[in-house]
Amino acid sequence: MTVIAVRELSRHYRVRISGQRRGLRRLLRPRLSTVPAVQDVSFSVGAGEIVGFVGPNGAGKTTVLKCLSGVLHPTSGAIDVLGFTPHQRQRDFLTRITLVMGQRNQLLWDLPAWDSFLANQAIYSIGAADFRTTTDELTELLSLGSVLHKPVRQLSLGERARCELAAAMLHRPAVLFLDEPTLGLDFDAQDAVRSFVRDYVRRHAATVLLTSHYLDDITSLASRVLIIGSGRIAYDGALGDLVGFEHEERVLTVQLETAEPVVVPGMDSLRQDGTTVVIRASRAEASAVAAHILNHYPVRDIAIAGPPLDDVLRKKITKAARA
Ligand SMILES: Nc1ncnc2c1ncn2[C@@H]1O[C@H](COP(=O)(O)OP(=O)(O)OP(=O)(O)O)[C@@H](O)[C@H]1O
Repeated sequence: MTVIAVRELSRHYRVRISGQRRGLRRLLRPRLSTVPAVQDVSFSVGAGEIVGFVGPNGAGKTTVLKCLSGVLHPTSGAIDVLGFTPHQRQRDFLTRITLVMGQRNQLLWDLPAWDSFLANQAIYSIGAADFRTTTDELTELLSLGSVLHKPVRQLSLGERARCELAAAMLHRPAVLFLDEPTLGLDFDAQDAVRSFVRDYVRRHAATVLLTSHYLDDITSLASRVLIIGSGRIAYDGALGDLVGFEHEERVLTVQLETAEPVVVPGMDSLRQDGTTVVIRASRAEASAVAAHILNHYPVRDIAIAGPPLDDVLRKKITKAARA
């Protein structure tokens, strides 16, 4: 079932042209230019999918997420999320989605996060029993415990981020727009946020569109990626396929029984350290190289892997930025 459908979405911003002569006339009628932040973007996302939305700075990711969550009106194009038109901001729509922005602070600074939770309970009209069940679940998934009852200003960045995430999830949204949810967090806090998203999606069959410059977020959560460059979609497909067709290279790691020197004709990339041999070969060559080694050397173990997914994604994003 399609949960998010975006058709030919464009969003332009009007910005004041700087460097003009001063004067009352210019102040009252400034010269404006149009910045095309997002152009002709089309994609759809099915129920229960976690889609990584990546691209260089300024590519248009946040603009798309703001259009999808109804914060911004599209300049043109059509968006359907759960059967709603987001910018109409109907209550039934707002109670089924959430937009989490890594740098946003919705918690009241001088009060414990719990007080902000109670405010959200009232805003979203969450019944007492549901509120108790959900806060218990979020406390467990995000290890909130005692953190919830300290004033927010006393919390560490990571503790605050986990509370922010919980506050944004109290109404149990079916669709999550996550804009850099791990921004500025240490490794443990990043892990906590990732496993939270994974568990939440598993428990509630939620749909997630996730932006992050931490590619670990994408590779550990998403099975599909959308790459955007200069406001246009440059790639939409399975994360695994990026490796398949983009990168021919394979890495063969061989463990030998004895440390005898290995020679594979034509393979200059071969590196050997005692009984461990590592060879980089094209996908086409990989099986012939493996066969040669198995036929000529005492092999204890052999593994063939593609290049690290992070490398692939990084190169693809850089390419999108140049396009
Ligand atoms: N309110 C605004 N007024 C004018 N231009 C804007 C506004 N918001 C964003 N832009 C411009 O629109 C383009 C896309 O910005 P956007 O924030 O969507 O990119 P992004 O992919 O989320 O970037 P980042 O990875 O740096 O967060 C950029 O050129 C940005 O400068």
